[in-house]
Amino acid sequence: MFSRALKPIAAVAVQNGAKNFSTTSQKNFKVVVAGASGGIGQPLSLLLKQNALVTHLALYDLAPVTPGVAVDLSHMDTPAKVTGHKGPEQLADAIKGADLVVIPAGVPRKPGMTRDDLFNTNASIVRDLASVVAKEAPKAIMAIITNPVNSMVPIASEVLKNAGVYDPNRVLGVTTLDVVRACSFIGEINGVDPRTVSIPVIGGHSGVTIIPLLSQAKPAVKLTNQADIKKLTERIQEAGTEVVKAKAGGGSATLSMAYAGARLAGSVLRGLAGEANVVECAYIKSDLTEAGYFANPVLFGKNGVAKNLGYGELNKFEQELLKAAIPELLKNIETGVKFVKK
Ligand SMILES: NC(=O)c1ccc[n+]([C@@H]2O[C@H](COP(=O)([O-])OP(=O)(O)OC[C@H]3O[C@@H](n4cnc5c(N)ncnc54)[C@H](O)[C@@H]3O)[C@@H](O)[C@H]2O)c1
Ligand SMILES: O=C(O)C[C@H](O)C(=O)O
Repeated sequence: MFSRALKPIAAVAVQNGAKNFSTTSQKNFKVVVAGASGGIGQPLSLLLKQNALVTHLALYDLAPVTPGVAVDLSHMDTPAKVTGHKGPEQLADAIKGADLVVIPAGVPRKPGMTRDDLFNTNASIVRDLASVVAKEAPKAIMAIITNPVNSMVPIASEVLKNAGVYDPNRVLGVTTLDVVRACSFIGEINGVDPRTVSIPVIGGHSGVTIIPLLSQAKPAVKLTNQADIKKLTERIQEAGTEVVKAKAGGGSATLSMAYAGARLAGSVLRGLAGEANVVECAYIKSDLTEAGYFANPVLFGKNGVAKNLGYGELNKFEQELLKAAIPELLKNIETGVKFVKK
């Protein structure tokens, strides 16, 4: 199970945004946010409106406020043109010609729920969005935030396969928030600026499938006691639930997710624009483990994922974490695939 993993090489070193820009061809991208009026969608759109590589930001949602959100953002003095699209009859227009479609559409958790409890509502939302992407922007990169991410990426992939336009390098599950959280918690422990911390978080995006590779953190985590390492690992795995509980029925992480989503989207665009060494963790089609989809550091390029960088050496504790994650990932993936096939 572990032998096919590649070393993450430069992955971790550039994970937090080190720049190494080369001459590029395209620097003007159309980005769609599907679910743009929600708790994640609005701040994510706010951040994307500030990205110089975005020349058209198309906001899509079912909510009546959506055209208003677009007008609001359009008054910001940054170059991106902003358009608002409300309801399924305006979806094709929103998606047409997109380079990147970021999807936070769907319901969030309430206390006591698992991410899997969202499947029944969110599966058809992602399926329907993917089928319009297949038709209107088959070359677009899809970055899926909607939970459960572990099942939503297989759903989108199956839809694109059925439409004959599937490219595994263009469908991503967004796991950036797990990395952001790990960096933030390690920054606290080490007493350093969290932006100077880098760490791969591999596997998937729910509970035991979230595997922070603390042994590969840079700088090294200042924890020597195995019990403390276990505690930190579990805090990262359950950080989403920490937010859900703290919001007490008001939803799940939105602002930190918007920050993480904007970072992932920015990295995808920098790759599309030809920048070298752009690396982030993402949940993608994978043959590194028995799970057909798996998150770890990937290199972004002009066509989406340019290279799967693998996850390097795992210590004994991390090997056990991986062992616990695989059955859960397999189950989540199968649920997604079956949903489209039924
Ligand atoms: N990947 C991650 O790390 C991560 C982090 C946080 C939240 N999430 C997930 O993101 C999703 C959204 O969370 P939120 O807090 O923004 O929820 P929210 O309820 O605040 O917003 C969701 C938005 O989606 C819209 N929507 C619903 N159906 C739609 C459809 N068919 N087409 C377009 N838009 C549609 C709603 O109108 C709403 O505006 C949830 O599933 C949540 O679990 C994922
Ligand atoms: O925890 C959730 O339900 C939302 C998200 O997946 C998160 O990790 O914050």
